[in-house]
Order: sequence, then C-alpha cells, then structure tokens
Amino acid sequence: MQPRLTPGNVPPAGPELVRLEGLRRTYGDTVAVRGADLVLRRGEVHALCGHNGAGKSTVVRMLSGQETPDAGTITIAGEQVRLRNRRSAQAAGVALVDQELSVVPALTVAENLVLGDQAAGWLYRRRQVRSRARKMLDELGLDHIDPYQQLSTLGLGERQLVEIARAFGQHAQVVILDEPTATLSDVESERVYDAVRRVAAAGSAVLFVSHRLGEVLELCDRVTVMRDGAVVADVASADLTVNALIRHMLGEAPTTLDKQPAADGEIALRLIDVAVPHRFESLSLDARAGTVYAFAGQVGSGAADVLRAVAGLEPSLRGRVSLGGRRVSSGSPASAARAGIAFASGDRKSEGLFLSRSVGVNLLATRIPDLATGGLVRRGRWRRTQQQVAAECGIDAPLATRVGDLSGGNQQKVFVGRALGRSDVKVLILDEPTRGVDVGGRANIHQLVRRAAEDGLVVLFASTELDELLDLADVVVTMHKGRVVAQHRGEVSDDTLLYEMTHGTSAMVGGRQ
Ligand SMILES: Nc1ncnc2c1ncn2[C@@H]1O[C@H](COP(=O)(O)OP(=O)(O)OP(=O)(O)O)[C@@H](O)[C@H]1O
Repeated sequence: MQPRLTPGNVPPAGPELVRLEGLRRTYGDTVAVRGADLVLRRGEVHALCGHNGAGKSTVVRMLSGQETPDAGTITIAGEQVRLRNRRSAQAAGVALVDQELSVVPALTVAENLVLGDQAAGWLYRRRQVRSRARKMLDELGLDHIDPYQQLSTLGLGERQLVEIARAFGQHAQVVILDEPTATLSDVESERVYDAVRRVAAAGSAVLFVSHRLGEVLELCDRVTVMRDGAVVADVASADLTVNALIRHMLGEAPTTLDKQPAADGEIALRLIDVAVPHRFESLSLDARAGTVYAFAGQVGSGAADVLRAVAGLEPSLRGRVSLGGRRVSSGSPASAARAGIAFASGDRKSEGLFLSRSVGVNLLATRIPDLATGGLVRRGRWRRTQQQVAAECGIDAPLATRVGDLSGGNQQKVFVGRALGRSDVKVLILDEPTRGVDVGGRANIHQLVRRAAEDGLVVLFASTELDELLDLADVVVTMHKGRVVAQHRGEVSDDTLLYEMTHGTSAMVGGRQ
C-alpha cells in the first residue's frame, strides 16, 4: 500500500520529466495556443488552469498525440519526441483521461480496462483479463464495481472512474487528467485524489486540468495558468489563494452572485408520489414559480434521475407529474416539452447540441416558434436575438463558429443558454449546469438561472458541488441511494448537506450537528 500523502509530507518534486517549449497551434484564424512553455517533474501533480477557451485542451491534445503542434518541441525523459497519434503518445509513456469519455458502453468494465493497452495483448484470456481488471479497480479503491458488469449499466461518474483506472493501470510516466472530477461526487473525487497522489508518489508526473480551484490548490504542487492561448503564470500552490488564482485566470477580480430570497409564488409543478424502479423511491414535491430547487446527491443517489423523470425521459415513471393543474403525460420527452418543461442534461454530447451547426443556430433552434411571424423569421430579428442571447450567456466566440469547435465550457454555455428565455417554458431543468465551466462562465450561468426564476419559472437542478448548491438554490432536497433524506429552505450549512448526501440520514436525526 502506498503511503497517503498530505500537504505536509509531499516530497520535493523530482527531476524534470516533460518539457514543452514554444508550443503553438492554430485552427484557421484562431490561435488556440501561442508559444506555451511547461515543465513537469517526476513525483509532481501539476495543475493546468485557465478560463474556457484559454487553450488547455489544445495543450493536452498535443501532449497526448491527438494534434501535432505547428511549432515548438515536446521532450520526454530527455528525448525530443514527435507524437503523431494517441498510440505513439502511449508508447512514449503518456496516458490521457479524456474530458469527454472514451470508454465503450457496450463492453464490460474489464474489457474497457484492457482496451488499448499494448502490454495486454497476451492477456486475452477471460480469467486473466478479469483478474487484471480487478487489480486495476482495487488500486483506485473501486471495490464496488464488478469487472463483468457491462459499462452501460454504470452511471456517468462511475464510467469516468473506470476510465481513470484504465489510465492508471497502464503505468504511464505521464498521466493527464482532463477535468477528471467534473462529473464526480465529492466521495468519488476523493478516490481520484487518492489515486493521483499514489501515481505521483510512484514517480510519475500528473497533469491535472480542472476548473475546481479549491481542489487544484489542495491536490496540486504547482499550477500553470493559461489565458488567451498563452501561459501567464507558473506558481507553487503553496504561494496561491483561490482569489489570486482567479485573478491570474481572468486578469481581474472575481464577481459573486447576489442571491435574492425567492418570493412565495404559486404552486406550479407538482410531483405526487413519483418513483422510478431501481432509481429512486416515491417522492412528492410542490414546486413554486420563481423558486430554484436543487436535488443534491452523490452519483447514484437518484438526484439526476428525478430530473430526467420530470423531463419525460424515464418511461417506467410511476406517480403523477402535473403542471399548472394539468397532468403531464409521463415517459415522453415530447409531451413534457409541449407542457413547458425544458431540460438541459448533464451529457451535452449525446443529448444536446448540434455539434456541426453554428453557435447562432444552436442558440435559437428551439425558439423558432417564438420568433416567427406567419411562419417566417425575419433575418434582422434572428440575428439580434442570437447576439442578445450569446451576450447574456457570456459566449465570446463568433456566432458562426461550429459548436463542435468550441471549448467544452463554451459548449455548456450554449447548451444552457438555449434553454433560457423561451416564452413557452415554465419549468427549467438543468443537470449539473456548470459542469466543465470556468469561474467567469459559471457566474454567467448562475445569473441566468436566477433571472429565469425571477421571471417566474420553476427551476430544478441537480448538482454534486456544495458551493453550487449553496450559491444557487432556494430549496435543497438531499438524496441518498434513491431516497430523499431532507428538504431545506433557507440557510443550510455545507457540513449538513455533505453529511446527508454521504450518510443518508439527516444530521439532526443522526445525532451529529
Ligand atoms: N478543432 C478546432 N477548430 C477550431 N477552433 C478550435 C478547435 N479546438 C479549439 N479551438 C479554439 O481554440 C481555443 C482554445 O480552445 P481549448 O479547447 O484548448 O480551450 P480550453 O482552455 O480547453 O477550454 P475549456 O476549459 O472550455 O475546455 C478556443 O478559442 C477554441 O474555440
């Protein structure tokens, strides 16, 4: 068992392992990365931070062989390398855990774990694959995951953990984690931190891309900050605070949301004894217009499933959902949408955006009925509305940009922005609304959500992030293993929420407060 490292006993970083010098990459007229330098040392957890579009993923893609630099050099263990594809990067000792998952849902966990592992060719006997998979999972403390389980039966968070286990199991010298905890609960994130510390303690270097600045400062030894394609800071974490880090990222001080308490609106949305077998047990809620409700729970708590059910995505939904006194036919996303329920899921890739279409088209695709007069939309009006919505959401890319070419965080802003501001929408549902979004974009999205509530919408969202729950929600419903633990209106502490989400009992009832 590797020793657990705490900030007090982090070893001094070892010899230099990776050197990126003058890396540059352009896409058409966009200079994504302009001359970036970065040094990774053995035994070091090194964060790469920057707001959406700063160039982090492009650096990651160059170091993992998915893109070739237009200029600059990559040196690994003293040798200059040309990484032509992911396989050659793997051969040079670089393993990547992707921002968008690359595990294969149709295969078992074990098959996914050995997938792409060049050392595993001889292993293809079922029992050996299984025992190797078991070992890889155990190294991350994932004893609850069965290697024979088909990956599609796991939630998004657990799939991410499998992908991390695969990268770690390849004994890479350099492990890159691109927003590994964006979809994970706090408990699962802790498992990742543990694993990252073990990998670094074993002498590898970890490059850790994250928007969660608290975790960056706690976990990482150094932080490199990018802004507009350039490296603007390279600082030891011990010399940084969250605010100082934000100033490096944005070039300005952070803004905070001024949350007004919710007015007591009419009961608009009623959930009466709703349940989905194997996901969550019976729950009821009278949701008022103008109020933001959070469903808070770890991955597997059922919180996200409640949202999916209300959005009509769970055919086996039991009980009754009514909106404005009328029953919404359950199990049909189309009838939920017709009734006025808009849903932005946590998985924008498969359930959301038209990646090959422009930002402008994506923002307004669902608003055509609103904008049309006599079946036609005037070009000027279309353009003005696009510009207005893009500005409201803080999207700084040109409207003609293909959404597939945007950074992950900017895609999320388009995704949320598209659901807002529609006159036919009465209930807005957001699953992890700021997943992968930087601090500036996060403030934009939180403001948009609060404004939607002030305009009289019911807002339901699910999140695993305590800060987001406390900043954004008027009412927090905590869930654990498919059951509601408690409902809080008004002030509640992060300790209480965390206790309920992890223990499944109310902190008061559990005798600990
Ligand atoms: N394939 C591409 N084609 C065109 N432009 C691109 C492409 N990939 C990235 N870009 C642009 O390059 C810039 C840097 O993007 P990148 O994805 O590296 O940022 P990021 O820092 O990783 O952002 P995020 O935190 O949102 O993931 C952005 O302006 C982005 O729109």
